[in-house]
Amino acid sequence: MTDRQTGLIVALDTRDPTQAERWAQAVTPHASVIKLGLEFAYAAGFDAVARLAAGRALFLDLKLHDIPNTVGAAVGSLTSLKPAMLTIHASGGSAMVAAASAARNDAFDTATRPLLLAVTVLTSLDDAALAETGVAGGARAQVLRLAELALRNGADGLVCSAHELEALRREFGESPVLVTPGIRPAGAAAGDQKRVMTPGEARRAGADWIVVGRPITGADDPAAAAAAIAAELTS
Ligand SMILES: O=C(O)c1cc(=O)[nH]c(=O)n1[C@@H]1O[C@H](COP(=O)(O)O)[C@@H](O)[C@H]1O
Repeated sequence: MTDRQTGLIVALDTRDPTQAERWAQAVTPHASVIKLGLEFAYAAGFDAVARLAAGRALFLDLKLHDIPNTVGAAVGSLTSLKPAMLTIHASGGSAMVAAASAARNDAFDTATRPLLLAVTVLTSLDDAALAETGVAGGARAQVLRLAELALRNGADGLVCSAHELEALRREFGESPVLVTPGIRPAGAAAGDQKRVMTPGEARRAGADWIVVGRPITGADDPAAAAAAIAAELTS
């Protein structure tokens, strides 16, 4: 059991800026960060991302994964959005993570520098699905391997499932920012998520942040759903 403060990030996964704004307002008292990702950015565009992010802390989840030069340049292209957090895929390799980190350090002022988070193994993959990609040995071993690579090359934190949190804390201590999607309140549908845990379990296992989308945005009352999850994080 830790005395860690675990924050709630709400994933506003929609193509519709009006819907995203409605959800953002509903969850504002309970979530300190909103996450906008590929669905929203591709459909609504980056001007809409900027409008929604104004006055809010933004987790810009673009999961960059390309050659180092391209990823570095892409990170440098995101300054006007003033994100608080950015994602890249750790599986892009050491040089790619290092390029992202260098570009983040060069392009952003110290005061507005976003956290660079490296996605390890997607929470939608179980060991069998991961093995299909050629990675044997299971998700936990691969998360630890990619975590070492990412942290050594300048990432501030990791996106992982809550199942790997205790192993990551044992290996890398308290300083990496650990962000866990694949969170489901007890009884909620897992959907396409495979490595899931409840908000309370993730907090106790060492999460700094949990990411929750559909259990909030798909609820009849998103504000109440967010409030219940926030309460579980502090109980
Ligand atoms: O980087 C992420 O945020 C992410 C990584 C990961 O391994 N798994 C994962 O689900 N996510 C994101 O977290 C959110 C989870 O949404 P729900 O499954 O609806 O709660 C989605 O926006 C995903 O894109």
